[in-house]
Amino acid sequence: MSRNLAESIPLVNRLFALLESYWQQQLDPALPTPPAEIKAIVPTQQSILKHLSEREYLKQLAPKSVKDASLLSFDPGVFDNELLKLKLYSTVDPKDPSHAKEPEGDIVEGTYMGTQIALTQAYAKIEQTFSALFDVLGIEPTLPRYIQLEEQKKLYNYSAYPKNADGTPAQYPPHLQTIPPEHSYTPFGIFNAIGLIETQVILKKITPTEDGLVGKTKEWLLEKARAAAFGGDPEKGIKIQDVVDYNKYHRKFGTDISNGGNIGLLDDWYSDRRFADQQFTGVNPTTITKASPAWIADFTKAAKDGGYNKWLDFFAKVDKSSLFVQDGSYFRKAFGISNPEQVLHHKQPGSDDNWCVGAVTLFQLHDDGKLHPIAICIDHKGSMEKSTTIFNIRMTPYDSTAGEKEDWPWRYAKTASQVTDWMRHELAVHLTLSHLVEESIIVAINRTIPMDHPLYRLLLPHWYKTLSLNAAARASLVPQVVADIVGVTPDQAYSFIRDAYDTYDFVGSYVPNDLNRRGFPNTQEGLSHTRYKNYPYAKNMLALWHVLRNYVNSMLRISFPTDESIANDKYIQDFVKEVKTAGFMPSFPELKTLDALVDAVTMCIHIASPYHSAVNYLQNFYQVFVVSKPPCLCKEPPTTIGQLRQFNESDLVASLPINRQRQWLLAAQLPWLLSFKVDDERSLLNYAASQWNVYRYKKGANELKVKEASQKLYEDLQGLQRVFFHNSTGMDKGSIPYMVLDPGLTAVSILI
Ligand SMILES: CCCCC/C=C\[C@@H](/C=C\CCCCCCCC(=O)O)OO
Ligand SMILES: [Fe+2]
Repeated sequence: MSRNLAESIPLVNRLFALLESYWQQQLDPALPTPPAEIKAIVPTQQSILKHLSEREYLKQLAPKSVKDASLLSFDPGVFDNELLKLKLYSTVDPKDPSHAKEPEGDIVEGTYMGTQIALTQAYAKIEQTFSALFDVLGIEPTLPRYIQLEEQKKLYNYSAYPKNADGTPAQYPPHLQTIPPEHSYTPFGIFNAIGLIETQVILKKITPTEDGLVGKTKEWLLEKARAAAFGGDPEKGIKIQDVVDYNKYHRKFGTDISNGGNIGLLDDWYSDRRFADQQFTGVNPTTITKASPAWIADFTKAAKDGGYNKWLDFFAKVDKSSLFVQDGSYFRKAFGISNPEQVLHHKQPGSDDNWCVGAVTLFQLHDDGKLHPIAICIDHKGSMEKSTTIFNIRMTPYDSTAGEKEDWPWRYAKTASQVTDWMRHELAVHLTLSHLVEESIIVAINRTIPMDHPLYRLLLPHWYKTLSLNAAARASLVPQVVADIVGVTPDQAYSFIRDAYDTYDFVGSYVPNDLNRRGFPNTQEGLSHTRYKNYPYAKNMLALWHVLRNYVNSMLRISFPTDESIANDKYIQDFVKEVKTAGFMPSFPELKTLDALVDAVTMCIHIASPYHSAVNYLQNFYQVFVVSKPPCLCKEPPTTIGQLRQFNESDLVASLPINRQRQWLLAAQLPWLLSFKVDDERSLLNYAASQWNVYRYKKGANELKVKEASQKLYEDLQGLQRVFFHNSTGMDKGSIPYMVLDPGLTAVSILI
């Protein structure tokens, strides 16, 4: 049976009301008050998981009032959410949105924006209903049915690594060979349907031939593309200010935590201050590291060779411990290139020439917390002598900003540094060290640990959607998007991803260890110094680490009271072996004590939740304004300081994808699609709330311990919301707020 949209919506609303009233009935006012914001229940009881058929599972969880209704018979015509979303999409008013401005004040009905927003809200509500319903029906369950370990092992297989069966190098780090049905979500189940359709149209090189839906989309996309790219060329006088003005009035509507804002809206987006701030609160706040004596010596020599005498004096006097670097000098090696002087260049068939650089950027962190860029080696070719290094005219953050806007050589160098960070952030930090490392652990656990094991149960909620999403990244994102917009060949990009995986230090990446190895204090007391007032990422992450670790400790103690119980647990020991060998992660620790186990499990949650959220959900804010952080350079980089010193605005414009429709759209569209704010019910805070709620009725001794641990987790996370607000407002005046790690905004898993 098929139904049209008009028939489906009342039905969906009815279901939604039934579900809602059911959960309301479940709340017993005599018991401790549950957190008001509960939106979903995470059923973690083993009794539900184990040995239940879908139908029995349904009976246990389905709303009482629905049980008798005929609604429970599954009707694909009604419940095909892909179809429904497509139908919703087709109702979008195809009026040209490319000139639409961000609505001021209330949403105006009848406008494109009004329609889009109202539609998105309606869609969100329906999707929520459907995901709850699908969960209950066991069609797209968030929890898999119980499967014996032997069966699990057959379902979860690692891909071959480092070589494929035919001897060719594997493209990606060890990952899941084929996704088991329980973890399989279509792209429509992962992404916002409208955003995904737009992305797919752009991927088709904006030349769809289909009539109807795509045809209508094509019209306004083409217009948008023409406007975004200005249709002109740099020589004909395009100015950066044109792009700035365009950005003001042609933004996509807000779906992220910054409500559609982006860095390009700030008058000083290009300034030293905003450039420096991004190292601490941008989309990649994870790699800035204290400068080694070797780097300080190299930059001192570069100052001498370049005739930067003031900077030479500076190095003679400066407190060396105040110097930090962002180091892209390893790029060529990671790309698999043995010649350190090889130009990093890529031309995708049918596309334009792109260049990449491995820049090294030196900063000084002042005692009042201001970070200041000192010098940039725009592309490290094995040594400073063979590379081009430029020093900032502004020696301190307090120097006049009057000439900043027109300092084109320095602005170009900052752009080169941003290109380096785009690559390192997206391909190493985000895709590999978050998405793919977590996947490898998921595969190893599924191959070695039964579903009713405490470790499996504790980690399962943090795997929601990850496997399907990563499969989409491998099949589509890297070959179809990344390949087109970066300045290295696809093979070099794959090598870069494998390098990030192969050099990963699991234990070294525990939050306190990571801060320590990068030269930052790893206690709140140490971080409370004014020097770190603008680095809330460090403070928030450390606080989250301890809160999560306390929770994991309380949970694991219930089943593993002694170190021996861990050392003797065959499953845990098998898992360690599996992840180290088949998962090719030798830095994974031995787990023989409770402390070691608690650390490693905390790390698995940290990667899936706060770490991924930090590097994912600010993509739109910092990248949608492509000129601020482009994925590649569009003109060959200068090879001497003499050339660089001659750079003017048109050189910078020619180096940016301003004149490239497709690259621009892809580079802006993906960050937008991937920054969709997490649904409330998938936040870390709501996870804690729902877990607490499930256990608050339980009477068994161990269940009470789970209830207490969950309640404490919830209360601690709520406390952190206040602390993080304080950390954000404690930054220098005018700083971009840093709230991405608020537990109500942090996703419980890698789900986008
Ligand atoms: C612009 C580069 C962004 C790199 C992001 C890294 C990780 C990413 C992982 C998965 C995203 C998959 C996107 C697939 C798009 C599919 C389009 C289609 O199906 O046709 O994380 O957020
Ligand atoms: Fe992501």
